[in-house]
Amino acid sequence: MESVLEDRARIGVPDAILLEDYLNESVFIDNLKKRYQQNIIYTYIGQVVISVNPYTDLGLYTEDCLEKYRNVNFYEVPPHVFAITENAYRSMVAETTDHCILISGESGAGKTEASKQVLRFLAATSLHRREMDRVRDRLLQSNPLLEAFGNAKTNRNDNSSRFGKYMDIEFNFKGDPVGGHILNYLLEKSRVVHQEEGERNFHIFYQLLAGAPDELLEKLHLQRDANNYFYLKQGESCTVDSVNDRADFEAVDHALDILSFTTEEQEAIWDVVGAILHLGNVAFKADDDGLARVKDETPIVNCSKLIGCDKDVLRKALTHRTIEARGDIVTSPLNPEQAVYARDALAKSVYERVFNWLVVRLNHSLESPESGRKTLLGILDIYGFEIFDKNGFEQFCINYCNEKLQQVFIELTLRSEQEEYYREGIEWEKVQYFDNKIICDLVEEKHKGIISLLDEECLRPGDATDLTFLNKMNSHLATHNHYFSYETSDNSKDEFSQKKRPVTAATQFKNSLAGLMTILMSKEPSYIRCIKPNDDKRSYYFDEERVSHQVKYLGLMENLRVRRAGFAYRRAYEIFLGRYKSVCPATWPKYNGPAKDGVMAIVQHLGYHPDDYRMGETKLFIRLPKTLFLTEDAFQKRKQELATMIQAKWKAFVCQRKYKKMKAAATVLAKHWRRVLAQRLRVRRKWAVGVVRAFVKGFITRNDPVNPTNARFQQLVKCEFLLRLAKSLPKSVLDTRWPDSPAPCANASAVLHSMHRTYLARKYVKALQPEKRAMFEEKVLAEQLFKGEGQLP
Ligand SMILES: Nc1ncnc2c1ncn2[C@@H]1O[C@H](COP(=O)(O)OP(=O)(O)OP(=O)(O)O)[C@@H](O)[C@H]1O
Repeated sequence: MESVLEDRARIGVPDAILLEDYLNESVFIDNLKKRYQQNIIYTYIGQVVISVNPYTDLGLYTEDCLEKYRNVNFYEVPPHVFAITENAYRSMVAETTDHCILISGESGAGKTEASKQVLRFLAATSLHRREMDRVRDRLLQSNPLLEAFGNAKTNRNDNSSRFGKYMDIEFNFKGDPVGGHILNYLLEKSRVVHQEEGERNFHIFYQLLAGAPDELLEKLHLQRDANNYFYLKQGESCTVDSVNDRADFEAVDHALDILSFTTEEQEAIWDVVGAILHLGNVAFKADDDGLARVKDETPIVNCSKLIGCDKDVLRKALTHRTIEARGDIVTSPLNPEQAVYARDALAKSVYERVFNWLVVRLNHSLESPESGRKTLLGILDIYGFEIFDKNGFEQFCINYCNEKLQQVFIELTLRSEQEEYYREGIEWEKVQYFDNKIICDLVEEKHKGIISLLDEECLRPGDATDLTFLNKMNSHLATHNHYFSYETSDNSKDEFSQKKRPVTAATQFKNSLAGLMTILMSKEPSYIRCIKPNDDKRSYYFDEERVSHQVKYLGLMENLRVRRAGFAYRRAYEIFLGRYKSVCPATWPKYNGPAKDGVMAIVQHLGYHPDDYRMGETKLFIRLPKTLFLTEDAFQKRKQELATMIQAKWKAFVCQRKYKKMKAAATVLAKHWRRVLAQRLRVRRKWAVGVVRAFVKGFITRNDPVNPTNARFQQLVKCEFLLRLAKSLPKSVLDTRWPDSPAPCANASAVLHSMHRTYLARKYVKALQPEKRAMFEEKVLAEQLFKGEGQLP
């Protein structure tokens, strides 16, 4: 962060806590805008990342960029989702605590893109070993698969997630990703049967029709044109420029293989997707009694073939209602409207089950084979908040979910920040903020909240409609400050009453959210707050009014005020001491005193200014990132020194070990060689004595003394080797024969040794293996000797 401070006049401040006028919302937004216009989409508030959707590829996620953010301090690099991910990852590994990254923002703000980059960054932390590559590929391939089945084009976003996703990535003690687990929340299944104007069904339907090979389509009795299918053409938007269904089908196909879906499983998936399309084409007409009759048998036949059920059973299931009452099964015929409802309910339910099964199956693929303690890093990409204009049940749930997330944000950052200062006995200026608990209570409070009222309404005898439900809410909630009534028509087929068992749907969702909140609360959170700069999906266009609205409901100004009034960093004394004890001689290498005193010693050793920190009951509080940054730098420097020391010790140890081994080997070799030499010498001497005797005998016999001044003789005598050999001969060989004549004796000795030299050379060259020659360095000697052959007398 410090590295980019000098540019602040041009590109604003990288962390909003550095803004002079930090209470002013327009200054805050202006900072975001300034940066956005310079293609800088990320800005911090402390450790919360604000991301403004650029709607264009700015080259922010290249491999180089990914490397740039690896193993670096959060404050050393410009703001980025990679930086916050690296920070969470490093804390997770260093402190072996579970973390989570919460990504929020309205639909189209860039949550899914951010979550993909977070996952990519984490998956790439592994070493490139085969097993790790397998895990990484599976983690990454889960995305295209879930997106195909769970995302759709909406008017706000061409690739909108229509389900909530929480993914835990599991790491082993070395920090390698070893597996993962996905939790999915409330799929917007109503989209299967109905889409708003300009919107599409889930991507997978279009992908199958556009990308499947002809044989597969034929097997599924499908035609390529999506306009042939009732469920795909209601939004009148079968093709979207920014979506390539054909290529995406291939990606899904590839993902299924990587995730080891069997051929049977893959076929079953396509059968069900095809069956839903056929089911949508089942139309009804009224017979004379006003009861439902199927207009055309073909879709029924095709659908029943694909789902493996008898066509008559399917037809009956769509046109009749079966009720079990006190052990009796009663079947009653439906009118065409009711049959359409039954058809749609079946399609939605089948699709939802396929989706849930996919997640279960994915989890099976992502299961870690490693046992032992794993640390978790969760990524939450929940559906984006949408302005409440559709009045749909799912829309209500999505917004309720976002309110709950805001609760977690308030709980974990704002309130806990204030409570922590209080608990730790730290003086600070209390900041007021809007607590949305009142909104959450309005929705979820037992017996009084909207969900309880909905459950009651659906359970009571008689027909429940939107209007009856609205009346109920009006009578119970009219005085609530945050309740606004709305208008509805008395329509018995409306959204709420369509939930045949709404008590389960709404309460189930409430319960699953409560479970999610528990998971999130048990982890160290990091935040990515996504902002949508405009409603037109336009790049380089920053609509200040739209941004201001989001800044407000995301509570960013409150977040900034709390952050600015407080401390940027806090850590339990034990953790801080554990990390930084090496920087201070008083705490290194051994320290047995209380952690707080140890931290105090470190702080004093590093020369913190008294205003820059506070010592709480159990934690150290550091006001500005700069101070922490300096501490981290000192630690990194010290780490280098320690690493050098360890390296030197290790190198010395390795060298010593090597030296000892060599010495032992040399001793063995020397012993061996001495024995070989001694043996050879014995043989040589024996041979030489024999030859000398024979030669001297012949020499004496011929009485042909060699002239000692002869040049060749001189040359031979000069040969050091011969001299040495001559010296090694037993004098007695010659002395006994020639006691008074040293010259002929020397001459005889020289001639004798020349002969011996030739013999030896030949013998060596023949006998010695090249490597042996090299080993004992005899090769050179032997070659020299061999070359000298022509000089023999
Ligand atoms: N960082 C980014 N860089 C480039 N384009 C982006 C980025 N973030 C988002 N976009 C563009 O904006 C579109 C919408 O983003 P995304 O799907 O992530 O929104 P979302 O918040 O997940 O929406 P929803 O809640 O509807 O799922 C993407 O399809 C992409 O085109």
